[in-house]
Amino acid sequence: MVLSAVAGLLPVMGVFEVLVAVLGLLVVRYYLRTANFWTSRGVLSKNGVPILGSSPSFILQSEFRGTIMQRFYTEARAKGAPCVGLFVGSQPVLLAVDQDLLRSVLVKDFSHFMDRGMPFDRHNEPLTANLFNIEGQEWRTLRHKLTPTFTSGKMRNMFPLVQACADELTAVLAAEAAAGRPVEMFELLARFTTDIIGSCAFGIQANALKDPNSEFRAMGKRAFDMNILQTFFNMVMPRAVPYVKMVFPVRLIDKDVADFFTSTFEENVKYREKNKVLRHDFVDLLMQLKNKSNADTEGIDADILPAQAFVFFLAGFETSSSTLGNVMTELAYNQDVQDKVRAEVQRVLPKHGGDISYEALSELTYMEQVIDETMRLYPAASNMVRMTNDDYVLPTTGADGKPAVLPKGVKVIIPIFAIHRDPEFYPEPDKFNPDNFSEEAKAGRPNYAFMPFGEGPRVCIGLRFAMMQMKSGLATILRAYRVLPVEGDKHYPQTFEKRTFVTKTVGGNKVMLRAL
Ligand code: HEM
Repeated sequence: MVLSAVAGLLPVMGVFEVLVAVLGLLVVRYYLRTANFWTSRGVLSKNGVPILGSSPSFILQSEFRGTIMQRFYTEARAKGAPCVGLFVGSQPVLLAVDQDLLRSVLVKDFSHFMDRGMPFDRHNEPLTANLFNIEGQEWRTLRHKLTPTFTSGKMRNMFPLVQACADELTAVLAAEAAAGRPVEMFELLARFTTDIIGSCAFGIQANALKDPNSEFRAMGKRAFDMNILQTFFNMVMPRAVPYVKMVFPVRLIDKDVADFFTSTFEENVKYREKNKVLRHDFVDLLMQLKNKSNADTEGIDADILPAQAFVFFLAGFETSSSTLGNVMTELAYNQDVQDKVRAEVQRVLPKHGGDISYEALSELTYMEQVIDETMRLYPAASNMVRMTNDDYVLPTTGADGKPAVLPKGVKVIIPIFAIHRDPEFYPEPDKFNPDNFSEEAKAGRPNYAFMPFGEGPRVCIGLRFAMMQMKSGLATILRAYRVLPVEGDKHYPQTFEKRTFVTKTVGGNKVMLRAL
């Protein structure tokens, strides 16, 4: 009907005028659909501009997403509003602000907010059917099965594999320090965590530390580099993916990257099955779950096993290396903190025969404060997402005087970066100060003032593993090297890259290493 109306107009109006008219109609339709979406629900609203939404820079990726949400958050806090209604493109999204609402979304009413609304295609791209993306009961069941993979006992068993990579790191650091030039710690530590997760989740020697151009490192980088279309689908229109896929052969993960990770995992499983190899790593644990499915219903379908190893890799290596890189920068510019954390390492290790052992790491409590403070200032996920899986009653009153209802399918943004820099929780929010994580300081803050790993039943499953690998890397560096700023480097205080999925700082993390 619309098409015939447009065709009917052509004889009287030119093509250009018709296009302008159609665009005008789209804008009017947008306004009618969105103008009252939030105000009718009694929610502070920031509708922004048609098509681009509340913050064009969010869609256009022309500003760090953490600071975009920080502005909305700060305004809402000043007005005492529990949340802000936004639009990303033409999609309504709710920014959760106050602590009660955060608790409701993340924990208390979790059953209404189980999903993230990420695109996945189990049939054609099984790697996307991973724990991070999948939804509803399927997620619940998988999470239940995978949780025992991350107990502290399992971490202890895996620790020798982590430490073997730390020994490699020692050798590379020696060469870098001897060269006497600035060391790009983010890149070096990404090679370190690639080796660790390559070893633990894929059972291979990724050799990224030995060879910066190793295939595993190259594929790891590619897995993160989404093209413009992939970014658009992930961020703006995840629900459109199944329909677009019916017409165009778009992929969420490039085929060669997906084939590489799938075949690496499957070949390793085959080898272990044939040779009865046991390494106490994620591969072993995933294989046990697969084997269980032969005998009973407690296992995981074999076709989505590589997806779980893949997500451990994807969620685990860059988050940890960017955090560690930022620890390095902060320690370079805060020598007093560096002295204190090194003194702790030098006090604790001799109690464990001089070795960096799993038990020694658990005693490095000040180091943990340093890591926590770094994750406060530079959370790997600047914003986190949940999505309503049914109608949800908000803490606001609608225009009709009744409690406002958030319909199914609306995303809720948890502004981690903004919360972590809220002056009400952290008096000098932009200053690096590990004392923010003394027992006393922690006890004085509300529960949802610090969530680098998320919160609630969908919290990061790998947080123990992350802390283990980060502490092992830090202890390895600090016991042998003093970390110093690079003379003339203008990147401190650090600012943020605009387009990256995991938070990254501009200019990387260059420091000088001086052997002790
Ligand atoms: C410093 C390191 C890390 C940080 C900061 C981090 C942060 C996060 C965050 C913020 C989430 C979302 C949580 C939520 O929505 O509540 C998450 C989820 C997840 N993380 Fe991590 N992560 C790290 C390391 C790891 C590691 C090492 C692994 C695996 C070995 C891992 C595996 C996952 C998985 C599978 C999920 C999805 C969990 C689910 O949906 O059930 N992460 N992570």
